[in-house]
Amino acid sequence: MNNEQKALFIIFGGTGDLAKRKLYPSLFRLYQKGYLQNKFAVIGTARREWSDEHYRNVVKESIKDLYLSEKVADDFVSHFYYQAHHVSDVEHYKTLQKLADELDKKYALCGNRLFYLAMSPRFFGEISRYLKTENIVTDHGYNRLIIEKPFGRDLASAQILNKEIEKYFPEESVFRIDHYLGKEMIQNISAIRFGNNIFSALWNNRYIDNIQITLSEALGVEERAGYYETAGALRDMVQNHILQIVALLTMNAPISFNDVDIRREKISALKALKVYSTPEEINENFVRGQYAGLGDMKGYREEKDTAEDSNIETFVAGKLYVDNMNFSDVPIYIRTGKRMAVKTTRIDIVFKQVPTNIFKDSGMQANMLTINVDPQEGLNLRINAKEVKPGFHTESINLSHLHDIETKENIPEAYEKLLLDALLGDATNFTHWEEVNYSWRFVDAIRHVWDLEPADFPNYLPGTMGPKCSDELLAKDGNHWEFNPVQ
Ligand SMILES: NC(=O)C1=CN([C@@H]2O[C@H](COP(=O)(O)OP(=O)(O)OC[C@H]3O[C@@H](n4cnc5c(N)ncnc54)[C@H](OP(=O)(O)O)[C@@H]3O)[C@@H](O)[C@H]2O)C=CC1
Ligand SMILES: O=C1O[C@H](COP(=O)(O)O)[C@@H](O)[C@H](O)[C@H]1O
Repeated sequence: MNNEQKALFIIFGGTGDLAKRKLYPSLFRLYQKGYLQNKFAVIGTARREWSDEHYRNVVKESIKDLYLSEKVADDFVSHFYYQAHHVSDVEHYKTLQKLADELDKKYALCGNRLFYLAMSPRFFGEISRYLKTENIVTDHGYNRLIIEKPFGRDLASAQILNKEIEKYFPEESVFRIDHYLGKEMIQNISAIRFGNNIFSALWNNRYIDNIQITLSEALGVEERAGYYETAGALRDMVQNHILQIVALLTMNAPISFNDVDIRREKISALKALKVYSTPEEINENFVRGQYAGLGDMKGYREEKDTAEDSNIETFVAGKLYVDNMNFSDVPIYIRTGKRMAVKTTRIDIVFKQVPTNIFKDSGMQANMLTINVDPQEGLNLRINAKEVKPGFHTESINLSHLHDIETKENIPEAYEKLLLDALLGDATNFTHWEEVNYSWRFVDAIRHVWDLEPADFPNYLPGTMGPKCSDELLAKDGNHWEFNPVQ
């Protein structure tokens, strides 16, 4: 079957970190798999005055671990063109338009264009406008705008940005990237929930006791402190990745598995998020942390480009509720942070205990379904069974499936999957504006209170699972974090 796609990619921020680390390698994998063959071209733009030759060398360097044949790599990079460009200079868009039209003819691209905005969100509105007014969007073929996070820094700024973009690109042409939606096991949530009667029957407040979502990172802020100082963990991870996972876990079954039906259900789930309104409610349900230094490891406040009295959180834990028919009263505990003990993304669904323990056995544990997203990918179901010993005692055993190394190696990287979806026009794994809207509404309430109340930072050491208040949050409810690698 010929899967070849025809398109021109214009990457704004073509010299940047994201382009080099994620976008070029992903485009190369699509080339190796035949989704991109002869009928594609890429224009990279940024302010730096690079030649095509230099740009092609940069792209080739970014894929050096992926190719075996120089010829294949050279053929691939021959499709890349560079255009020095300042986003506010209208003349540059005129040159860009000429180049885009030339390449369209040269490669027979049928007017299909993907505009990837891999740069600061403050430029998104302006770029969208010029793309339209300078006729870089075509009137034949498709025009899709791929936008990186963060989409605004609060609800008000996101609304302004959205209004600006929607003047030039209709919602169905806007592909808001959340790379967690490209992860294999995050996409697997729907298959697990809606493809198995044993789970779909139990996936509600009658059987689920609580849900725990952990996105922990071992690294600190690295080179991105400048951005992080304006964001913090709440905006950087909760507003997007975590709330997207919450939506996938708590939405009602879509009527069919397509982008419109799925996103409709996700929007409803996010709309049903209980928004905390008072400072008391927020302090009762959300806690924050900032990492201290230890040995050679700098504390957050000592990192380059951070303020020495920074009030920015590098850790968040919280309890939230989705007030719909199936999930009201199920606490959903979330946590994320930098410089924690391990890099792990996992979801634990903790089921209620059986109504009576007829075995009078104190060792019975609640059933738990764990969805391992990263670094392991797979599932684990904890059940109780008879212990293989004389007498009758129960023990917890694990039914486990982990993708083997070969399968794991063949799983496409998140950006590769999402770029292919964008090429195919499938918006299922991109965030709809209404999802962004409800996510900010929830996050803004917390941010507002935290911005008014300085925290007692730093309050956790590198290599831990965050500050003590995170454990206390669950202990108040008689619960504990099921995943605890530092016991
Ligand atoms: N890097 C990552 O891992 C992730 C990044 N993101 C998001 O992706 C976007 C890009 O991030 P990242 O690649 O890290 O950022 P970088 O700072 O590395 O890149 C920014 C790019 O924008 C260009 N640029 C800056 N100002 C202008 C201007 N006035 N006119 C034209 N070009 C300009 C820069 O090139 P030049 O200096 O040559 O002009 C550069 O190519 C951001 O929105 C970020 O939040 C999201 C998730 C992860
Ligand atoms: O979006 C972001 O995600 C990364 C973590 O992504 P992962 O795929 O490695 O889990 C995080 O480090 C970064 O701060 C944030 O902007």
